[in-house]
Amino acid sequence: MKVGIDSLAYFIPKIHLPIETLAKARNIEPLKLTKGLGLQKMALLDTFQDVVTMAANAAHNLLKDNPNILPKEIAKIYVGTESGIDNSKPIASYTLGLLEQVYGQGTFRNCDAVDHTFACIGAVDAMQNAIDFIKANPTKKAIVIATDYAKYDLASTGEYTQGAGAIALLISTNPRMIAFSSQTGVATESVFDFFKPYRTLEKKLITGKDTNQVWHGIEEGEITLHKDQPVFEGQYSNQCYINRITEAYTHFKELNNRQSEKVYQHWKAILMHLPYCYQGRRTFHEIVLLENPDLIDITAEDAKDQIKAFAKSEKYMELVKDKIAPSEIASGNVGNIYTGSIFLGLLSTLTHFAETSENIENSKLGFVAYGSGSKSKVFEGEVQSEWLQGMPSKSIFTAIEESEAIDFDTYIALHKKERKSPLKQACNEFILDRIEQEIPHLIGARYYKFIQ
Ligand SMILES: CC(=O)CC(=O)SCCNC(=O)CCNC(=O)[C@H](O)C(C)(C)COP(=O)(O)OP(=O)(O)OC[C@H]1O[C@@H](n2cnc3c(N)ncnc32)[C@H](O)[C@@H]1OP(=O)(O)O
Repeated sequence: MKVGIDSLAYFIPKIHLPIETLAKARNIEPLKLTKGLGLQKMALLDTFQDVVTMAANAAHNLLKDNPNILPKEIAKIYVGTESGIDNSKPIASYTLGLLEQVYGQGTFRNCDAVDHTFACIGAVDAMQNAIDFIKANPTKKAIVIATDYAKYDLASTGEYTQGAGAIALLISTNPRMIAFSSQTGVATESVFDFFKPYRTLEKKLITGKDTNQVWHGIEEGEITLHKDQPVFEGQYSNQCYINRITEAYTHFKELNNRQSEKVYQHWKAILMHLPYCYQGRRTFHEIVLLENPDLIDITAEDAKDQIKAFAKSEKYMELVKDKIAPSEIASGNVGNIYTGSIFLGLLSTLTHFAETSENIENSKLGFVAYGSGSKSKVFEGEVQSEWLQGMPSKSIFTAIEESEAIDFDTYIALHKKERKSPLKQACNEFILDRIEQEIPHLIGARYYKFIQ
């Protein structure tokens, strides 16, 4: 039985900071960001948007593109995120409530809703759990949503890799787009490469405020109580990424009895977690070298230089152009969307092949997922004959073109949550209306509405 992605939709904010504006303000050589890391724009949330509005808008777009699907057919709404806004009420529950504002109260009453969190790989976990469920219940359908706001400290090395967006997938049997069949290679190690610890402080340190009344973005003097931004070590996180993806790739080959094959050569396109545009191309050469040990003498004193030279070689660049570059187009213009990045890469790749009218039916796609903390999963999907019919009605490339640039001061005001008035008018989308601050038993409750 074939199970996988039947349809795919997305939501990205309508504003961005051009990367050259950031480079200038931070005194960074612009070419490092554009040519070295592949960055062009960072998508940013407007004042009325958050991870819930993005999730609900992506799911709503998915349902609008598939008017034949009724809410009662959706058995699961599984969300992957690492930007949770509540330690108890999941984004999936908020999203379900928002969809009911449009489809009617109680229309999703028998739908199971839950969040999955494991840094950037949470949406892959959510998708695989949904696939397992559909295999056991072939007449049902599930919606999987990846929603994240990648926000880093100002002037940190992560600042230029920020971004925001959500991807929604319809999972079913006989999918029109991608069928997943092979076993998944996995590699996990508990490390601290990138994480978001709770930083609730001792009550006695916080004058005049009850720590129970702490929610995102609220600061007391110099003490930040709960930050959206991670604690991370950039170069170490890269090393963890490389270690995990090579281990998971090896495991994938073992599980599928494909040790004698250079598996990646069978992949038409490679979809990797892209925490910034060029992370895939700057790491996948390690897998190529794993498959081609004769290319480098790893016992040589200059082994590191040989690896670096291979990563810049014409031969490797051909592979990048052919198999990885299509996934980078959207990433460079949206930025990191954590759990959604690998699926944004998939959408970018499919949009590219749709625009170039390339026949990719029956092609194999290689998925190389990563989540800090840390886990990688490697698996394969096959493009189905009706894949074009599952694509979003509006091209992601058009949405990127339409996004408006903002200036540096506006970016800073948004980052510090000092800006109160919206930059763009909401239209046909869910917005955050208000966060309750007065009624004691509802403090922190977030209220949303749909704007026509
Ligand atoms: C966070 C997640 O989502 C989970 C993960 O995947 S963890 C793995 C990734 N980690 C992160 O994204 C953490 C946040 N990001 C960071 O800390 C940093 O942005 C980073 C570690 C990703 C990059 O660090 P950095 O110090 O800014 O850049 P650096 O690694 O030196 O690379 C700069 C590149 O630009 C190139 N470059 C520099 N100046 C250049 C110029 N003038 N022209 C062209 N290229 C230039 C450099 O040569 C280098 O490329 P190569 O290594 O391929 O040659």
